[in-house]
Amino acid sequence: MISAFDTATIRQAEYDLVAHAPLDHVMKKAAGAVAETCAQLIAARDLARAGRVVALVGGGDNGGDALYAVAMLARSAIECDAVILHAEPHPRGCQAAEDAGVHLVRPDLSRSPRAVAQAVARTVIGCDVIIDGLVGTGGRGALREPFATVVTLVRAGLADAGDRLGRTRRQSPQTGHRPGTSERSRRPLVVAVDTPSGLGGEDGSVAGVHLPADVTVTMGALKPQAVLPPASYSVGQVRLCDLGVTISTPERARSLGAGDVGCAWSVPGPSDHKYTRGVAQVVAGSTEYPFTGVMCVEAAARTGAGMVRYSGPAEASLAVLSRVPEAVGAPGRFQACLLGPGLSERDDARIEQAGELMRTAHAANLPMVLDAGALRAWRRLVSQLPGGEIGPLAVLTPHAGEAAMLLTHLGAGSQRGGISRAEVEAEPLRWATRLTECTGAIVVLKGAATLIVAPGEIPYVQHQAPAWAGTAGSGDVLAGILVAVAAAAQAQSEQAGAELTQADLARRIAAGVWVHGTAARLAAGLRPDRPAAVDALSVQAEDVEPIGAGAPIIATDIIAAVPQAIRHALAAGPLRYAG
Ligand SMILES: NC(=O)C1=CN([C@@H]2O[C@H](COP(=O)(O)OP(=O)(O)OC[C@H]3O[C@@H](n4cnc5c(N)ncnc54)[C@H](OP(=O)(O)O)[C@@H]3O)[C@@H](O)[C@H]2O)[C@@H](O)CC1
Ligand SMILES: Nc1ncnc2c1ncn2[C@@H]1O[C@H](COP(=O)(O)OP(=O)(O)O)[C@@H](O)[C@H]1O
Ligand SMILES: [K+]
Repeated sequence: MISAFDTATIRQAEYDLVAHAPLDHVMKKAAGAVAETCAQLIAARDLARAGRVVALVGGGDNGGDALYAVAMLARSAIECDAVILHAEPHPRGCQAAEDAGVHLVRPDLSRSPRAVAQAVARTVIGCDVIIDGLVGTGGRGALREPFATVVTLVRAGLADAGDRLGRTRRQSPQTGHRPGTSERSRRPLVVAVDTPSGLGGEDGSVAGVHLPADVTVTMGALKPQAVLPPASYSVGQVRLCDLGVTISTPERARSLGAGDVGCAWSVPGPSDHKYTRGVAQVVAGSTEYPFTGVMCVEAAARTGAGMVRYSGPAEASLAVLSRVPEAVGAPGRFQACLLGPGLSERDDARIEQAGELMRTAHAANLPMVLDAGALRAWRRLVSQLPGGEIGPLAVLTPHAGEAAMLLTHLGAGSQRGGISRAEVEAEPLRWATRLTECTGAIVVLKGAATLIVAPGEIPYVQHQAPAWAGTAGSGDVLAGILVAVAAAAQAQSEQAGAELTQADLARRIAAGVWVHGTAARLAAGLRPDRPAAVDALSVQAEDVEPIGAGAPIIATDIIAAVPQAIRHALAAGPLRYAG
């Protein structure tokens, strides 16, 4: 499990640590992790020369970390510059850097932000690694000048370098030259100290310009921006430098890893049979989208449901049964239902069928997954329930556009005209939380990072899916996985004679989201574990996964890889024995 905590909590824990340690002892440890990371990245470039690092240094301890880091690197024969962008940089860090032979560049800070930024850009040209030590946890609000212009210019320079690299690659067929690993990674890499400068929002929101990192070396514990979108899209690979701080307050957000999923997953034992493994009922597909049901049903079956029942129009049923003959068309008992993928609001018969199943599930306190068409038909469906309440075991799976539509419909925003998709994308945690408060349901807000939020619970955020997973039908596959997970959870609770709680269901749903993302990774040819936050000193440079790694996939590829993803989770989970 990866846990992120509020920045103020982490800062307090660090202060307590620093207060009982020798002067700059903790800072040198943090700097050591940054230096180690830079050295690894340079080593991976396979250069004939020693490599060059440029530190961008602000006025606080974040700049102090960067200064000590370049001092360490310079002592191991790496060429280092430190650009001092504050009138009062960390004095002992500066001294250490100077003593180690770091070249201190001091732009005239009385000049215009552009002039200062140009001085920075000149220093950065041709370097291998940029250390971002402008602002860390002491940052307040959007970046001020000259940092904002410096960051803008450095970003533009990095983009240019990327373009030049692209041109070199395109030329290679004529020259017969194939760029090697070192050449492909010629663009300077950005290593953020603690957090990319400019990313301060505790809820993952991003205000103003920031410097995206390839690697973020974070101190003590993960800050919210390391895991919460959209900030988390700019942190690159996160490496945790364990300073030995202890934090006893609840996390801000959590991410399940393979081992957690293995623990949360229901596995059949000798006394199990199809009914105890969970029966999933799927209402999906319409004459407009006859094949949607195929995705949901096959995904649910491959996820391990004991049985999948399917209801849909005749042509859709035929499509489902010819692809998944194991599916059962007859109605009957179920432990969880999925309503909505490919459901047309104009299909009154199907909406009526969904409403009937919803009433059955609601009366029996069974989990139900509401996706796509069921979210669009919210008013018609939910108004039929006693008190108009969907209940705690409902799981809503909107993407940002559907969440905006639902929030607007529920009157959740303060502005006239409702909530837009862009607003949800800018502050997904805020709006997922709002949606969960308005409905009392578990909300799965889908995106590159998918949030799983339940009222009063610590949110889960799962980052496994590669961008290749954003393909038509991928959400239908997810819905199928989730209904199987929910059915298994309910069946297990029934066996144990206990009520399935919302918190337990939310955790299992997060596990289902992990399986979907991991199956997409496997289908795209990526290794199952996305390089994630780990011990700063044990990670290899090649673990940095570039954007666009892997290959295109289609939704059915994800379904095919589901068993392999589950196998991976179970192998990382506990060994289970009978008795
Ligand atoms: N504490 C510890 O025990 C440990 C801390 N450690 C490290 O220290 C970091 C925290 O250091 P910190 O508290 O000095 O704050 P920091 O992030 O350097 O920022 C302050 C500077 O930024 C400036 N500034 C602020 N907002 C700004 C803006 N919007 N735009 C522009 N500038 C802005 C602000 O300027 P001022 O407002 O004062 O003029 C001031 O100069 C932490 O992230 C970690 O790296 C580790 O070594 C482990 C032990
Ligand atoms: N950029 C991305 N990176 C990773 N996963 C993505 C990305 N974009 C979309 N996804 C995932 O793809 C799925 C798309 O679901 P949805 O929008 O409902 O598509 P559909 O309705 O076509 O099935 C979701 O699980 C979402 O999390
Ligand atoms: K920083």
